[in-house]
Amino acid sequence: MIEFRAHGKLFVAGEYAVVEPGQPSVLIALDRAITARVSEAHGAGSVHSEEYGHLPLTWTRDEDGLALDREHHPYDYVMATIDLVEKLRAERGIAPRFHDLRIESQLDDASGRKFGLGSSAAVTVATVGALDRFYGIGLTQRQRFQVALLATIRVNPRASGGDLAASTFGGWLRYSAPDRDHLASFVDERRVSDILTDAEAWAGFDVQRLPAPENLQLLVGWTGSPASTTKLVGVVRRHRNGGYQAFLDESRSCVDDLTTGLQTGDAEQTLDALRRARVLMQRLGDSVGSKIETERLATLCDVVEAAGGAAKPSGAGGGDCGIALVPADTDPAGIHRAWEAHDIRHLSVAVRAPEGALDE
Ligand SMILES: Nc1ncnc2c1ncn2[C@@H]1O[C@H](COP(=O)(O)OP(=O)(O)O)[C@@H](O)[C@H]1O
Ligand SMILES: C[C@@](O)(CCOP(=O)(O)OP(=O)(O)O)CC(=O)O
Repeated sequence: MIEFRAHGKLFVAGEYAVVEPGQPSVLIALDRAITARVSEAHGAGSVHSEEYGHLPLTWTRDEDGLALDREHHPYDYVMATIDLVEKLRAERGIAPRFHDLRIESQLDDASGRKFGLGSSAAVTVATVGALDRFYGIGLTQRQRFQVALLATIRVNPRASGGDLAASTFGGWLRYSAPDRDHLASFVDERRVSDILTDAEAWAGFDVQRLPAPENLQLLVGWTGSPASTTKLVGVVRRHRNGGYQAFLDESRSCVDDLTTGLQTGDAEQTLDALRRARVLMQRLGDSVGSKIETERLATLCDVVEAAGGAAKPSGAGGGDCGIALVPADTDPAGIHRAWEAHDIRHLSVAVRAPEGALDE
């Protein structure tokens, strides 16, 4: 039995801007994960997950590649990943086998509701990692990220891949994305191995480790299920106008200040950058007429501000999580009580340690 764990994430800053190639963001990986377990199968492959109810996904091969039962299940991240790894396996001359993949998630609550902690990314990264080991392909950490991103853009070409980076590399990260429209234009035509080593195809992609702030503690609140991220990203795209470049410039400057604050251990600069990132998201929401910072997210943030910290919606907003940094000596109990009084659930999560050194 081969097992691979991939962790959830939260955005700290740079949301929406990060969908543009080369625009920086900051993310953290969390200590909650999705585990993929893979074992040899015969005659057909299958995928088991609570996400799919009681029926596993089943697949075989035909002359065109994978043949899957699309009628009964949505074509999703896991199948896109299996499909892409199959291509890579064939390119490397590795003999085909069937496998049963079992997926277990800590990123939903007991009733299966998503917290918005990056389950699609974690399931993709976990599947790449498990299948890489199953077939003995020998991908590097960076290549696992690349394969996960190529699989993801087949399902959601808008996704920045920041969540995949956090899930793959762990810790605190500064991330900027490659041009996914460019990658998508040839992902089905070119050899996966060639795409992985084509530096020009990945222009804009960058990932750097950042130190965790020692003098600040992280708090996370969950405000309930979100509006669709894809829809919100679509709304912002449609409203790209004169103000959009200014938004990108301000977002970059804010992420740069956050980066410096973290690198120099300057708590005030870090908190100030987080507050600016909140304002940027509020203004973006106002300019496109969409509620990125919902009333409950606003309350979540205001409670933290009143306690001397800084907070903002994390990710696309419209619901889901808010992320807060407060001075290390703050007693979080008061903040948690105030959140609960407004139906905001405090999530006990911590940052996942970096997954080794970043390779080239
Ligand atoms: N436990 C799981 N097993 C299989 N697929 C999963 C699982 N969790 C999430 N996914 C995939 O990710 C999708 C959810 O992605 P999304 O709505 O973006 O949530 P998140 O914000 O947590 O990433 C699901 O529709 C499914 O395709
Ligand atoms: C708007 C974004 O920059 C951030 C969205 O972050 P979320 O954490 O809301 O994402 P999902 O896990 O897909 O729901 C879009 C992106 O980076 O792809």
